[in-house]
Amino acid sequence: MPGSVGTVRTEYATFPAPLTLESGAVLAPVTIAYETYGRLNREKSNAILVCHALTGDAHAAGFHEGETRPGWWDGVVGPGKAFDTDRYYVICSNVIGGCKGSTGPASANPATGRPYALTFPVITIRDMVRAQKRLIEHLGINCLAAVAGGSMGGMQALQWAVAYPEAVRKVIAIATTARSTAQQIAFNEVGRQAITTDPAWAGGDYPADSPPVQGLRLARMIGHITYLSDGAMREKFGRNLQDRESVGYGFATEFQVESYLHHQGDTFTRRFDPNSYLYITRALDYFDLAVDDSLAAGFSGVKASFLVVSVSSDWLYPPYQSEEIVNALAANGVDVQYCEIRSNYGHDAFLLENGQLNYLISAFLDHLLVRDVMETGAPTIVERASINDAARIMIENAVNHLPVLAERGDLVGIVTSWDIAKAVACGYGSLDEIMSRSVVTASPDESVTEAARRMEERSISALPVVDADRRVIGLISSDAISTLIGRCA
Ligand SMILES: CC(=O)SCCNC(=O)CCNC(=O)[C@H](O)C(C)(C)COP(=O)(O)OP(=O)(O)OC[C@H]1O[C@@H](n2cnc3c(N)ncnc32)[C@H](O)[C@@H]1OP(=O)(O)O
Ligand SMILES: N[C@@H](CCO)C(=O)O
Repeated sequence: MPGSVGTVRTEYATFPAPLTLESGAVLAPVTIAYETYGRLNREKSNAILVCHALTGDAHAAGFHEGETRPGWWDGVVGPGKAFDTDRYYVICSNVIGGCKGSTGPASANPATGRPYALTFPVITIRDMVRAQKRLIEHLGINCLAAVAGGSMGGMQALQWAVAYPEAVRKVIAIATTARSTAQQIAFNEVGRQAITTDPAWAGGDYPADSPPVQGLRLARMIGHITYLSDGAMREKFGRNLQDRESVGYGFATEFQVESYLHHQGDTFTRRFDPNSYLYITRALDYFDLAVDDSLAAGFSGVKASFLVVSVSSDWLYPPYQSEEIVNALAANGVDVQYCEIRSNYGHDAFLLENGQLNYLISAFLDHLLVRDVMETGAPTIVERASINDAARIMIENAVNHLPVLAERGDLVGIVTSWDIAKAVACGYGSLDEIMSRSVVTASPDESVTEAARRMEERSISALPVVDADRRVIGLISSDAISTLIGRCA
């Protein structure tokens, strides 16, 4: 039965080293607010980063002490859910430029002791991801099992695959784009104008207790319309009137939809900083993964597998933009799956369609390839080495299997700790006498289930993973498979 991660709290990591931004500006120190759910395994191979959208925060799942509303992606993060915290260590952090604990325009500028306000440097999606990379390293993780997100979260996930191809195995990008369009920039600009033309904005130097609420409220009302579909609005409100029987022939709030938008705008002003809204929407505008106007070129170095999901009624990030991502990835021969979910909710469906999302995401995450779980950098030994050398390497590296390589580097055999014991007992003198020459191997692109079946059939606890030239690129062990596939709880 899917459950909740329970009570959680936000943590903070501060990095004193300067972060050089895409603009060339430098930010220091950088604090990142984050939450984690589940347990990091011994191999540190089960970490998934989930990235929030425009106005989200680090609180993706569970409940903060004393609160009744769960985190923003609680429907898909938790025990038994798509981001199954019985199996994965899920991390969510607030973006830099935000206002939920990470360094942003409302943070104190160390040079003045006053809020940065507009002296805060302009940040990009790439900068947000660079800051997240620091956090991931700080948590001791070299490679993420997956990065996922919707809307701006999806942009960060794509950016991760491009900026750090070796550090992410799977990407889940929902209701998003690889480059902002004129229409998206246009809506962002209207929101920013609403804020900056509010006299209370004061050039960005408003007091913390007197922000430009009217401008921010209006920005959110405009934004919120774009997060819903025409059908969703019709279904929710139709032409219904709010607390009245007939129209009043005036400009008071008469329709339910007006009242709803006012409510959404008002609620937002209690949880968001207007300057952060300016900075983050600017980061959205600048987002463009194309190189020389080619998205295929932009994705040329990626190594991850992708799940791209669009929403049928999303007119802000329409499905054609997801298809562009899919085509650009396919042009690079990248493993990519695409699905358009049927939903009337509009763009915000990525926060609401838990049934479809749980199904799609779990199927994608469960499909593990050998490359997802293999251990790289495992020790090997050359054919002409001695049995003593083999025993020493095994003890020093705490391993029971040593692939044996020819001078050319290709795999010619395997020696196990059992073979060493046999050599001692029977007095064998050379590696050649004890190693197995017919080695059962795995391919990086076969499914883990296949490799595991072969290991079970042959009673073997580890297989060397070889490329087309029989060069050893890793080792897959039954321990690693059971840690990742088996439930830890
Ligand atoms: C994505 C991230 O990374 S995090 C950021 C995501 N979070 C947000 O965007 C928060 C604001 N957005 C929303 O609330 C979004 O609509 C959703 C998608 C998250 C929630 O959608 P739904 O569950 O369908 O909620 P809905 O849009 O109907 O809004 C419900 C609210 O409107 C209020 N409301 C409904 N009808 C009316 C009305 N006629 N007049 C006034 N208020 C109304 C409800 O009372 C409720 O208020 P509350 O949220 O203060 O309790
Ligand atoms: N409603 C969400 C999605 C915006 O893309 C948010 O406010 O972050």
